[in-house]
Amino acid sequence: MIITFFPGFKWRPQLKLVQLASVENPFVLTCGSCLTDVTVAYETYGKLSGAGDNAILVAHALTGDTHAATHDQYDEQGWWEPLIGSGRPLDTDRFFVICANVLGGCQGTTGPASLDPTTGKPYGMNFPEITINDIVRVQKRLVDILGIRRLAMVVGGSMGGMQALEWAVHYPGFIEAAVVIAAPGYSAPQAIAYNRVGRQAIMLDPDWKNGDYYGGAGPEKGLAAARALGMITYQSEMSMAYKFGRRTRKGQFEVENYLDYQGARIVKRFDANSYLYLLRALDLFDVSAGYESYEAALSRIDAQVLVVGVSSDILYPPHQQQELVETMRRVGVRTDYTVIDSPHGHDGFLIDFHLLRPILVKFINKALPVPSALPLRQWIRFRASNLAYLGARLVTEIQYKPAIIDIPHQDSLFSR
Ligand SMILES: CC(=O)SCCNC(=O)CCNC(=O)[C@H](O)C(C)(C)COP(=O)(O)OP(=O)(O)OC[C@H]1O[C@@H](n2cnc3c(N)ncnc32)[C@H](O)[C@@H]1OP(=O)(O)O
Ligand SMILES: N[C@@H](CCO)C(=O)O
Repeated sequence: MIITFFPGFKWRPQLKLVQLASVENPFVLTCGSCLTDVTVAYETYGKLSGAGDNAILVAHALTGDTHAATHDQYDEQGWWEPLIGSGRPLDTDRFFVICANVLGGCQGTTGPASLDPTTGKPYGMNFPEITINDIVRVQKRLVDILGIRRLAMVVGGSMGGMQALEWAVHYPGFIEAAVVIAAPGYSAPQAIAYNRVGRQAIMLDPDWKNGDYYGGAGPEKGLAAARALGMITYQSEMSMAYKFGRRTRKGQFEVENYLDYQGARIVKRFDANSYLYLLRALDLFDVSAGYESYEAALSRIDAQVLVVGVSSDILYPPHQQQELVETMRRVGVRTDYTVIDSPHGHDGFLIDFHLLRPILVKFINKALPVPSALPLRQWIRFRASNLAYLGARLVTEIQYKPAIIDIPHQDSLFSR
C-alpha cells in the first residue's frame, strides 16, 4: 500500500485506508492504463446491518475529502455536518454512511502525488487520465470489500452528483436510490472553458515544472488563481453583492481579499496536480460515454432518483438538471426534481442545509421507507435537531443584509 506524498494530506484518527488494487488485481482505467496500487481513504459513520443493505455512499465534490461529518463531540465539523448524524437526514442510527476520497485526489486516496510503484517517485503528470466512471468503479471495489450487498443510496453535489448519477447508470440493480445535486448529465462547454483557464493558470506557473514539483515549492500562485476563478463560478452575483458589496480593506475590494484568502487556503490543503486531473475528469464527464445514446445510458437506471438544482447556479444551471430529468422521465426512470431557491450559487449545496434537509428527508422516506415506525426517542431527537438547526439558520439569515445598498462608490481603487 502506497500512501499519498502530498504534504497537505490531513491525517485523521478515524481515517481508514484500504488497498483496492495490486499487481495481481490491477485497476484498468477508462483510458486503458493500469494502476497496480490503488489505496483509498475513507471514513464511516453508523453501523452496517447484518444484511449489508443500509449503506449510503456520500460522494464529495472537487476539493472535498472523507470528513463529511463529525464522529464525536471533540471532532472537527465535516463539510456536510448538518445532514449526517443521529436524527439527521442521513441518519446514522439507521444508515451506515461512507465517504471516500476520490481516485486522483490528495486526501489519502491514490492520486498524482502518490508514489508510482514503477519509479518510486510521485506520479506527477505520469498519473493516467481519470474519469468519473473510474472514480465510481474504485468506489465499487471499496463497497464490495466492506461487505455491502446493495447500496441504499448514493448522494452528492457537484462532482459528487456526477458520481451519484454515474453509479445509477453503471451499476443498475446495485443501488436503491440516487441523489444528484447541482450536477448535469454531461459537462457543458462553458464549464469546460472555466476549467481550461484554471488549468492554464497552474500550468503557466513556472513552479509547476511540468508537474514535477514535489519536495519543493509548487505552483502556488497558479493554483490560487485557478481556485479564485473556480470560487467565482461557485457563487452568484447576488451572494457576492451580499457578502462583499463594494467594501474595501487594505486597499482592495473585499471580494478580492476573499479570493486571495481562498487562494491561500487551497495551496495549503490541495495538490495542484490533483486539481488538474480532477478538472479534466469533470470536463470528460458524460454519463452516456460508452453507451449508444444519452437515452440508452439513462434508461439503464432502476434506482429512484432525486435531482436537485440550485436556482442561482451559474456553473451547472438548473436548466441542465431539467434536461437530465426530462430525459430520465422520458425513458421511464422514477425521478423527482426540485430546485432550491438559493442566492448562494452552485455551492448552495454546501450552505443551504435548511433547504436540503426537508428535501432529503422526504425523498429518503419515499425511496427508502422505514420498515416499521421510528422509535419515539429517535423521532423526538430528529424533530428537536431539525428545529434547532432551523432556528440557528434563521438568525444567520436575519443578520445577512445586502451590503451593496449603502456602500459609497470608491473611484480611487481603479487608478491603482
Ligand atoms: C464539496 C465538498 O465535498 S467539500 C469542500 C467544501 N469546501 C470548499 O469548497 C472550500 C471553499 N469554499 C468555501 O469555503 C465556502 O465558503 C463554503 C461553500 C464551504 C461555505 O460558504 P459560506 O458559508 O458562504 O462561507 P464564505 O464563502 O462566506 O466564507 C468562507 C471563508 O472565507 C472567509 N472570508 C469571508 N469573507 C472574506 C473576506 N472579505 N476576506 C477574506 N476572507 C473572507 C471566511 O472568514 C471563511 O473563512 P474560513 O472558511 O476559514 O472560516
Ligand atoms: N466548492 C466545491 C467545488 C464545487 O462544488 C469544492 O471545493 O469541492
